[in-house]
Amino acid sequence: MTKPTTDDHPHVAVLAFPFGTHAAPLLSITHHLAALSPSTHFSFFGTPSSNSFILSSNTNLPPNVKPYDVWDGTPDGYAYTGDVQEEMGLFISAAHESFRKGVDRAVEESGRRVSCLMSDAFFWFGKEMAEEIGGGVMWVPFWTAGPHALSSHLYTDFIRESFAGDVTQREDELLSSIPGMSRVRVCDLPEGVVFGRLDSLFSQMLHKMGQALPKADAVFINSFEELDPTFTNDLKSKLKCCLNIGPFNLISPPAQVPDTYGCIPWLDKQQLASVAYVSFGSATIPLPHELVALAEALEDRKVPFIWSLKDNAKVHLPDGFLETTKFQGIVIPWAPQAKVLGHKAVGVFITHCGWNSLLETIVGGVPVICRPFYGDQRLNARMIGDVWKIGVIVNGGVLAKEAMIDCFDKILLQEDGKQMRGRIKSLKDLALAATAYKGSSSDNMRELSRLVSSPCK
Ligand SMILES: O=c1ccn([C@@H]2O[C@H](COP(=O)(O)OP(=O)(O)O[C@H]3O[C@H](CO)[C@@H](O)[C@H](O)[C@H]3O)[C@@H](O)[C@H]2O)c(=O)[nH]1
Repeated sequence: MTKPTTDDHPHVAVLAFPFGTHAAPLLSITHHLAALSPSTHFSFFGTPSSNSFILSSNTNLPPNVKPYDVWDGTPDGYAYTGDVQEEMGLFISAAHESFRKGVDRAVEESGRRVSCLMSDAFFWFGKEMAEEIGGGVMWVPFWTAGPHALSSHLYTDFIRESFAGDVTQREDELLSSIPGMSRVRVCDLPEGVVFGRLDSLFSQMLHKMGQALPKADAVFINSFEELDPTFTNDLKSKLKCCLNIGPFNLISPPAQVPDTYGCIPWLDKQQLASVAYVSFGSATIPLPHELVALAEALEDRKVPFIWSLKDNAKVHLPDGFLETTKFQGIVIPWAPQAKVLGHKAVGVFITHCGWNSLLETIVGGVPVICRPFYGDQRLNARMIGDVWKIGVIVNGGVLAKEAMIDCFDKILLQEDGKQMRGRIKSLKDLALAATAYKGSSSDNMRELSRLVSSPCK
């Protein structure tokens, strides 16, 4: 049981999802909100491994943010094998209990009862947990991906009813009846909405999340209203309060990733908009034959490149590739991505279309080649290729040499690339306006700060 206290100063319990790029943006937002409201106390809960990763580059947290490790759901003596699906399953099953214990500890230590639960939107039990704690605690979830992906989860029951039966026969049908989705096909949806294993723990979590979010006091998103007003208006009609506060990397840049491998000085020596930057996010490595196809296409077209690739995947590159291209490009395990994409020498980004990468490329003004893998990534790719028209989706869904060469030519050499750069510049201008002092995202951030820092009722 949470001990009631007499101290009515606000205390925000922040619950992070410890996989993929979820916890890092939530910590950045916590940091920003804590600086805006020094009298509010923030307890940040994550698993030991996630916390140690994100805290290593966030060493200057304000004094009103205190991190706490919570149980990751693994049984005693569990042998970690790197099977993320299994670890995620164990974590999800234990999450409610783990966080509840963590919150009780933070209340005990700080002497402040919790006034607000600010959680990753994945935690469908947020409202229930707020009610368990009692005293009018607010639940304010954070959706880390884009508004269209959120929409697909809010409309899951409707989509399931509309596409009941053998969905494989209908995967090219458009989702025209959902606001903003007229260019989106059934096959672009995240797994677990209408295809894939609907009974998996992860799919069930997302389904319950879609049903729970309309009950949240407010939902905030790392996006900006002007990116797609149709989604903005529709989400506002479905949620009690929907606050777009991004692109967050413009409002409060995340902790700087050090330029350990000298990417920026290397880029300084390259020609304007000539370099390909390759990264598939924090967790995905394409299949070996795709890595080979991409390497051969880069070499064939002599495109200068920076490739963020984990050391253990380098063995899949073609024999001699690293040696023959040592003056053409660099292959490194981790890049200061946002900075790289902001450099004028970068002309194209080959990406899995994770939401953070997408926002960073808009801010950098760099057109993309999309090779989506799972979750929201196909949806993001569809928006990029067919709606915003700021990039191309790889033909057939996998990296192939000739198709990659065509994409490089189109973006780096032809008129198409110029037009994409023009369109991405317009989006960047909208993002800059949204995050300017009087812009929509700045207003929403002030509203979020006011909300989470409200005293206990
Ligand atoms: O060498 C690198 C590679 C990546 N990054 C950073 O890592 C983040 C990657 O984030 P994202 O593009 O969102 O990809 P994932 O890590 O794969 O993110 C997960 O979480 C996202 C937000 O919910 C979803 O959109 C994705 O589909 C999901 O895979 C970005 O901020 C990058 O700047 C670096 O700094 N250096």
